[in-house]
Amino acid sequence: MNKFPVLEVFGPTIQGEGMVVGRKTMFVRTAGCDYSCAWCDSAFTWDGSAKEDIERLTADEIIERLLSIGGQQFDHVTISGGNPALLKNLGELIDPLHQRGIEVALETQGSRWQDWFTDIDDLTISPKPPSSKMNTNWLVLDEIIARLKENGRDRHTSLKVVIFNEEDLGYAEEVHERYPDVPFFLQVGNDDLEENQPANLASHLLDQYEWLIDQVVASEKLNRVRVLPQVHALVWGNKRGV
Ligand SMILES: C[S@@+](CC[C@H](N)C(=O)[O-])C[C@H]1O[C@@H](n2cnc3c(N)ncnc32)[C@H](O)[C@@H]1O
Ligand SMILES: Nc1nc2[nH]cc(C(=O)O)c2c(=O)[nH]1
Ligand code: SF4
Ligand SMILES: [Mg+2]
Repeated sequence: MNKFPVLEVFGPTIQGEGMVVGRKTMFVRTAGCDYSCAWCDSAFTWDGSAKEDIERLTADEIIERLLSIGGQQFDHVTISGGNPALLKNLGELIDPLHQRGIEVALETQGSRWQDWFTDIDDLTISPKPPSSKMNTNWLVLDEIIARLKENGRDRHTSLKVVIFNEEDLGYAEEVHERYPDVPFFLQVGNDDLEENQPANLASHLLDQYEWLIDQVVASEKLNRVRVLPQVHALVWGNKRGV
């Protein structure tokens, strides 16, 4: 059995972002990322600050952990990171979850393909805008979207771009124009990762949400889209494990 680097198993909570926002779900957060986004809200997965907390667990051990924390109170698991698409053998976790009647969602940035992408029920691909300081490899992203389409995964796939400024909006327009058939989400960027009062953060993020709505409303290139905040950030602020 392969072992996977795991930093957090938590829930049940709600999916706070994107295509299945509000869905009751457990989370498994893997360690390690091939990016280092300037504003990453989960930098502890790759910046070394939590390296003592990384556990190497088999799929069976992850499922045991999910059941011991979540009991019978869940039927959906979201895998995030870090970039879980770095893990070649993740099918070893996805398949037994499905056998138990549990749906599986996954969050990744679209920098790597894995064959098990076609088994994910709710696959969110989140390419990174200029404010992240990362560069999109369009050929890789083209290939990922094409393969998902070839495999009839359209209804299980979405694109989600986080927006911090007008340049990011231009990038979001570019992504949506390139893949017009893929359900498209614009998400409010959280630029205050140090705020520890949830009410202060919520107030600020709602202002940012209003700004983002205004921008999208005014755009001719962003029509068949959805605009969302991170609901978990509105409710719990910058708290980890929620
Ligand atoms: C922490 S990432 C992990 C999965 C994968 N590495 C990715 O980026 O898609 C999960 C989601 O959080 C988003 N995210 C990260 N930092 C954020 C921030 N400061 N504000 C809003 N969304 C953020 C990412 O864009 C991604 O959609
Ligand atoms: N509630 C909740 N929803 C989320 N959606 C995406 C998350 C992530 O960090 O990938 C996340 C998270 O950490 N918590
Ligand atoms: S790709 Fe995701 S996990 Fe990696 S640095 Fe960017 S936001 Fe963080
Ligand atoms: Mg998060």
